[in-house]
Amino acid sequence: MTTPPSGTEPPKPHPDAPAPGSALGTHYSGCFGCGVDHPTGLHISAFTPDGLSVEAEFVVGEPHQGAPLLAHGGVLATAMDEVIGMSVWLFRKPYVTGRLETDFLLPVPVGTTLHLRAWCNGISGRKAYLEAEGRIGAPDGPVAVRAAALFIEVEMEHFARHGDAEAITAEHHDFEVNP
Ligand SMILES: CCCCCCCC(=O)SCCNC(=O)CCNC(=O)[C@H](O)C(C)(C)COP(=O)(O)OP(=O)(O)OC[C@H]1O[C@@H](n2cnc3c(N)ncnc32)[C@H](O)[C@@H]1OP(=O)(O)O
Repeated sequence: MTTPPSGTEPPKPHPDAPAPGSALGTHYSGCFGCGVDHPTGLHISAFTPDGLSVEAEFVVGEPHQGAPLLAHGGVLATAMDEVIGMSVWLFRKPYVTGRLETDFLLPVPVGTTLHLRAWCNGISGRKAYLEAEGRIGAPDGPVAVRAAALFIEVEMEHFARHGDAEAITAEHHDFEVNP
C-alpha cells in the first residue's frame, strides 16, 4: 500500500517549489513536529536540497524518552511523519497521512542528532507514495529508523472543517497553498 502502482513516474519539482537550499520553516507554530512555540515538541527545522526532497535534523531530548535515556518509538515515528509531510507539501497541494509504516533498526539515545531525509517515489491521483530515513550522528551515519507512507490529498477545507479555521488563517505559512 506504500509502493506506487507500476508505471508511476517519479515526481518532478513543482514550478513554485522553494528554490534548492531553501529553509522550509514551520507550517504551524504549535505543531508537535516543527512548531517553534511547542514547549516539548521535536523542533524539526528542515530545508529542501532540490525542491523535491527534505533534509532535517532532530535532536532527541529528555521529553522524547520511552525507556530511560532512549527515544520513544512513537516520537521517532512522529519525526518521520513530519519530514514526509514537509516533503509532500513541496508539491503545493495539501496532504494528510493515511498510512505510515516504520522500521526501528537501532536504539536512539537521548542527545543524538538524527539526520532525517524524506522523498517522494510517485504520485497517482490523490495518493502520494513517500519514504524517509533517520541516521544517527551524520547524514551518512547508521540508519536508525526507516519509514514508508501513503499520504492522501485533501482540500484545504479539511483543516478548517476538522480543526481551527481561525488559527489556520491567523498563522503565517511558509507552506501556503492556494487550492
Ligand atoms: C507540512 C505538513 C506536515 C504535516 C506532518 C504531519 C501529517 C499528519 O500527521 S496529518 C494527520 C494525521 N492524518 C489524518 O488526520 C488523516 C485522517 N484521515 C482522513 O481524514 C481520511 O481518512 C482521508 C482524508 C485520509 C481519506 O478520506 P477521504 O478523503 O474520504 O478519501 P477515501 O476515499 O477514504 O480515500 C482515498 C483513497 O485513499 C485510500 N486510503 C485512504 N486511507 C488509506 C490508508 N490508511 N491506507 C491505504 N489506503 C488508504 C482509499 O482506499 C482510497 O483509495 P481508492 O481511491 O483507490 O479507492
